[in-house]
Amino acid sequence: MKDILGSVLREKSQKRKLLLPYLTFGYPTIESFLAILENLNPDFIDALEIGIPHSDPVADGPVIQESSQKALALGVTPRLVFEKMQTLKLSFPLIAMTYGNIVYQYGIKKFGQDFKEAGFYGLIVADFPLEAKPLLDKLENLLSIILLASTTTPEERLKKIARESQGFVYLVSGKGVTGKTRIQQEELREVVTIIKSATDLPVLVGFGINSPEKAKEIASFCDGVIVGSALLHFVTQNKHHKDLPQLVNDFLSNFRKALNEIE
Ligand SMILES: O=P(O)(O)OC[C@@H](O)[C@@H](O)c1c[nH]c2ccccc12
Repeated sequence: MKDILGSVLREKSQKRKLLLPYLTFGYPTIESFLAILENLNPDFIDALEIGIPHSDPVADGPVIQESSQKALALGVTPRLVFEKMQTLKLSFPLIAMTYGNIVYQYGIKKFGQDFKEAGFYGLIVADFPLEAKPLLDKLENLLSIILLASTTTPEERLKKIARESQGFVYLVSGKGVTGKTRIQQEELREVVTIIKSATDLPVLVGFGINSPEKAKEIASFCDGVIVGSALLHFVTQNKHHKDLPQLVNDFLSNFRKALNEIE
């Protein structure tokens, strides 16, 4: 089994804390989304998580749900995501985030082949728990499957998730949907230690990381953070600005600076 994403991120995490922004494909518009991507400064980020919008995004909070609804209304389909992404040349690995039936409807193997070709290295299937991973067997050697763990996951299961995950281990900061801000730091720390006892993949924390300060606090005891809702909220506020791509870089550079302050 080749886990290229895992090797890339493990190596990067030896040099600095990882920053993984999340964006929904086609938000605020298809054109501005692509402009943001093409201008993203790779000095600030280590990979990018791209959401393929779904009409029933059960794991998503209001900010991400709204961005998905808007993107769907603009006619974004998984096929369009593939076609557009295929035309871009980006210097950081992409990770797709979506739901099981999107991958199924596309055809699992075809999804893996197309998205790999378009620059994707990893996949998060938000509604697939550990037990559903065998359903994605056909993706072997195409995309790394990233599994989610959380502070409410029992210890044995955490270790299993850690061993089965590829790319990195996505540690959800607490209960609830994306955008959540109440983080139990003590619990999180313990869970990071448990996960690390079972894998040498990087452990990244997501859900509720909404400021550079919080990113710094959390990343001080794990390998990095995922920032979704806060970034999309920022995009929404500035969606009519003609320098939106530059503003997004400024936003991310503040997170990068904070992360680089960690010893
Ligand atoms: O939005 P937040 O709180 O910054 O959390 C990241 C999250 O949005 C992103 O990783 C994500 C979007 N949708 C998901 C569904 C499942 C797991 C993760 C995600």
